[in-house]
Amino acid sequence: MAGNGNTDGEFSFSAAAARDALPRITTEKGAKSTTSSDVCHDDTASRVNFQTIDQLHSLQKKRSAPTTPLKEGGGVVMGTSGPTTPVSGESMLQSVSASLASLTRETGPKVIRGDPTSAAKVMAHVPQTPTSAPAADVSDSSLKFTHVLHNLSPAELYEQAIKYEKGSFVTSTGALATLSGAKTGRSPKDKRVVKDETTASELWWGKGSPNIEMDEQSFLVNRERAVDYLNSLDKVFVNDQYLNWDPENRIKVRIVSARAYHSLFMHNMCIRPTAEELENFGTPDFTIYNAGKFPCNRFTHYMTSSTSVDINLGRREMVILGTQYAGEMKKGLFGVMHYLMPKRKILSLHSGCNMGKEGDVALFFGLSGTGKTTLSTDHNRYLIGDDEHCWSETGVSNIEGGCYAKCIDLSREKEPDIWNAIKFGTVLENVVFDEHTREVDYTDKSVTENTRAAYPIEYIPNSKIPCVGPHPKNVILLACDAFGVLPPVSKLDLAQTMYHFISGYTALVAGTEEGVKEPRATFSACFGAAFIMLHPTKYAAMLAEKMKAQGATGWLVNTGWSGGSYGSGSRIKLAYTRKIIDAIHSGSLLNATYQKTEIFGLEIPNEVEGVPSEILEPMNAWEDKVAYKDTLLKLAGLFRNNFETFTSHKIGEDGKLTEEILAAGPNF
Ligand SMILES: Nc1ncnc2c1ncn2[C@@H]1O[C@H](COP(=O)(O)OP(=O)(O)OP(=O)(O)O)[C@@H](O)[C@H]1O
Ligand SMILES: O=C([O-])CC(=O)C(=O)O
Ligand SMILES: [Ca+2]
Ligand SMILES: [Mn+2]
Repeated sequence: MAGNGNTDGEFSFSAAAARDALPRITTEKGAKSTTSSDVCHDDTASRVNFQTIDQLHSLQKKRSAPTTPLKEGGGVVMGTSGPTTPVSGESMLQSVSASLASLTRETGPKVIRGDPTSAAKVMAHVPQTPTSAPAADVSDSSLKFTHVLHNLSPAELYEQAIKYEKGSFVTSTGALATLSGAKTGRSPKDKRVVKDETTASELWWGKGSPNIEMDEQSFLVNRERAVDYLNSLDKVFVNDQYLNWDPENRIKVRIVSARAYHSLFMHNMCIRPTAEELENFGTPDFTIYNAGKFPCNRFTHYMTSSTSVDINLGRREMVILGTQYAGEMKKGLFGVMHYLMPKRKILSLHSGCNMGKEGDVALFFGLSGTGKTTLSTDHNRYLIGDDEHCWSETGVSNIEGGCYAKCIDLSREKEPDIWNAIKFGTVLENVVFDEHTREVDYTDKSVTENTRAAYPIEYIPNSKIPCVGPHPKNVILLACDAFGVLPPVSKLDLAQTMYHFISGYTALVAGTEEGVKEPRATFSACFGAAFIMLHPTKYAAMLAEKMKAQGATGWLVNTGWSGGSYGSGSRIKLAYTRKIIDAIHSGSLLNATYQKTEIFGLEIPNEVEGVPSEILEPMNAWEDKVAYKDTLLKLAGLFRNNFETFTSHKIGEDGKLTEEILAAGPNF
């Protein structure tokens, strides 16, 4: 119930009553007055545009063109309702209503913008009971009213978050600091994918696959649980947005969530529709029900904890229960793209992407924390995207509309563009700040190591909008090698590129996945096994074909340790890695002289401008050469073990390439 007078509800004073109660002292127009003209000029009376405090407040918020369609009859339902404009675009209402349907509830929630507490009057205008005879299965739940806050603006979402979500604060630079709750990283062990007749044969299942099966019935149980939870709330947030900047392969997504934090996160991370596009949005291609903190029922079949992230490709739906970590939504949709795009002969990539002034495009593959966001955000190049891309017949396109940067130890000097992007509109997850100044301490890991900023891509000054580009010239594989034995940079032939792409090696940096506290060696096929849906060799074959057709060069860049393993050596300076990347972009590295390393057979340059030559051959940087050799052999063994599962697979049509890839691994 609104306690606000500007909806002219029962408790508001009419303007006339207020005037009558306290008669105004008026000066008649044109009256002779000694004080009115020259000496004491009082101009307040003629400028006043309001007669009550409420009206004054209503002036503060200027009415804007709606981002939500205003259709049906006279358009605005409540012309006098002030700044929160209720809307009733019939088709959208029906579509949202269908999204929120459950066994216990089938009413269409009212779509409004802004804060529901100031729109109480609207409710009275909406018939809430069925016009025909009551259905037999009517329940209290079905009679309950839920406000749908549809595509709110960042400012409105800030207000919602600060008012209703504990742990929401505005930082000194204007970002919205939020807490994601108990989960501060993704929960891959709780991810389930519905195995039905189609997906049983199409998807990658079994050892090494991220797709843990569940059946349709269990999915529906979780779906109903999430939808009932969302309907039990006073309000839910609905985002209608797009994925993929390639207009021919754009996917419409709807995200239903309980928190303004989630809505703002997705506002930033997905592509934002224009008002016109939103008006004609229609039915989404894919819908997420994010019940966040509400757990799954552990007695539901297939559940192993109170968290469950479920994808149903047949129904084009995803359900999230028991985790509020927003990255689940982003990466869940990425998984969906890894299914939908290859069907269209488009390769989906866990990579960053940028473009030089000459139009040369580079892809940056790598697992979490290896430097995709950091290195694709480059002051001298156009940013196409930092994490998820498609490579089609015509070139590359970003899947997302925003970036999701790690913030731990973020510094203005080393990463100025990311630093400056943390401003109004940006969601800052799990950071610690001064309680008074609200200045963020990026070195503080009290909440988690995996602190993150989600901002719209246009917050990076040299972002390329629309986020598309021509075919890549360089394909850079990033590995954060905690063993410290991989060279800072090596040039790969096609077979080596494929070998390392399928291996997907890194030392997982703490925090992005639940339960990982220390870096450790890990292999993740296609540098993103957690997100792929098909067998890794399917993506590898497409990459090989595209790289070959475009004559792209592969590179392996170690953004991890040098001079010793984690603990004894140190992480390669970001400034050096940037110099290496510069040399790749400029083409100068292609013309360097190379030598081949033992065991891995990697081509390493003798010189890179701006990088001390002694670190280019990793052995030189180690004091203990025996320890180096032992560690190198140990890592080679891990590579070999990991690749065993792929040795029986053919990659693409070319039997010769498969042979070459198998031979491109470590030799010892
Ligand atoms: N030599 C280096 N090269 C790249 N990054 C480095 C280097 N040294 C330290 N870093 C730090 O490593 C982190 C790399 O994280 P980044 O956000 O770029 O990862 P990412 O690959 O985008 O991961 P995700 O897929 O999880 O978003 C940053 O915090 C960066 O400052
Ligand atoms: O998904 C996340 O939470 C962060 C991310 O980009 C990744 O892990 O690759
Ligand atoms: Ca990133
Ligand atoms: Mn990522």
